[in-house]
Amino acid sequence: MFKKFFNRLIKQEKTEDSAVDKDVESEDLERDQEEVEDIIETEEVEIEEELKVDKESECIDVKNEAEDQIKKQLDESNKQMEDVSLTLLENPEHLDETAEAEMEEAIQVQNKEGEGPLSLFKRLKEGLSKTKQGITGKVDELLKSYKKIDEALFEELEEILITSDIGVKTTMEIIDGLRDKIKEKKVSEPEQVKELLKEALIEILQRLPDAQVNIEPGPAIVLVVGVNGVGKTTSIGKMAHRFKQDGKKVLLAAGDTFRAAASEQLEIWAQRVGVEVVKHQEGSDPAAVIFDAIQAAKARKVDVLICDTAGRLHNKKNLMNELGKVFKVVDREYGEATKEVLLVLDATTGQNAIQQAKTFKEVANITGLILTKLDGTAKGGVVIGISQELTIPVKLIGVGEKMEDLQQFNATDFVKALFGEEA
Ligand SMILES: Nc1nc2c(ncn2[C@@H]2O[C@H](COP(=O)(O)OP(=O)(O)OP(=O)(O)O)[C@@H](O)[C@H]2O)c(=O)[nH]1
Repeated sequence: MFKKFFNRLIKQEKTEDSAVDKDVESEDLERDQEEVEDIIETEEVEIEEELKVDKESECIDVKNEAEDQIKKQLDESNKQMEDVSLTLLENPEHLDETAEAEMEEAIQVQNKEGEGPLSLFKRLKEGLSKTKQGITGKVDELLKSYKKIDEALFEELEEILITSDIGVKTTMEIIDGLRDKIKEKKVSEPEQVKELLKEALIEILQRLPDAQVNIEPGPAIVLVVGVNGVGKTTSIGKMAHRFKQDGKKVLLAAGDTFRAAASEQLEIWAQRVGVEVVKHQEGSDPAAVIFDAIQAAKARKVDVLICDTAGRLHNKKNLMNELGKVFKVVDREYGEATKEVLLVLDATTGQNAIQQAKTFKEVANITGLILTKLDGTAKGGVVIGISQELTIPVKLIGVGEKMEDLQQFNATDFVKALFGEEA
């Protein structure tokens, strides 16, 4: 009995010992677990840190890449701008050296016998239709090569009009109108399309308001803007001649004070035409020249004051600054005058001329266009493209270097000349 009790006691002791052991064991385990957890936590923090650093550097990489791309695009567009500006601008130094020679040459041409309006039209016609690259040559060839009017013909015609600088939007409008007319009039011969095309062009050009240079009621001020070399000075001279012929008292203002010889060139024109010119030193403030010219125009009771302006188009801001100041002076000092702002564009420069017109339209309220050198280009479509895309009427066209070579724009005559027909 005692032995049984003793045995039970020993067993109980053993059980208690093992319980104590177990407690110790579990404490150890807990400690181990805590340690592991600590390690895991530290590693997690480290991994997170690493990930953060990775992400940051990834972000920096992406940012750098994006910045590089933007910079590249900016560089490209700046280069394009520069290219456009370079093609737009005549080299002033070269001009300075050759201006006198050019002027001499121009005067010699002018000294030849004057020509009447019909020969002016002839010159325009010759210019516009002189090569097979002109609209008329291409349209003729196209229509001859088709036996019937189909979709392929329309597509080729569309291409001719677009490549003749008529502009995509206007071309689409012309083609759609042609399709309707062909259906309506039941036209089946490709050759008849030419007549309908002419009608469509005239109709489009006639949509813009009256193309007269607005100088009534007097006094009037005509501000002439445009980049160097497009024919600004020549057009001012020709315009002065025109107005003088109409019995107007004309005064010129040499507002292009930046280009050396620009004032001299204008002065030569003034002498030829027999009008006076207000000029300052080279490099002086153009707005000051215009101010003085306005005072002179008032004092001398001038009917039309024609102002030359600087044609620098380095960037839009410069242009805005230069022209803005001149416009402010005009508005403040000559608010009572009828105002015209004419943009001169060289028709031979095609798409460049459209680009110039867009830039000038953004900085000035252009009221009309003078398209020069139409005697020397087969790309007359630019007249339609510019006037329609910018909704600015073409008021005058230059068809030569002589004093009389400035014509009032007339849509019907122009389209006839474009198609090589008689006026
Ligand atoms: N064939 C032809 N030549 C023209 C016409 N208009 C101007 N020119 C010539 O184009 C050249 C440039 O004309 P300018 O009047 O000097 O041009 P601009 O825009 O005043 O140039 P800057 O004085 O540099 O501002 C000259 O040789 C002119 O004779 C035109 O209608 N037809």
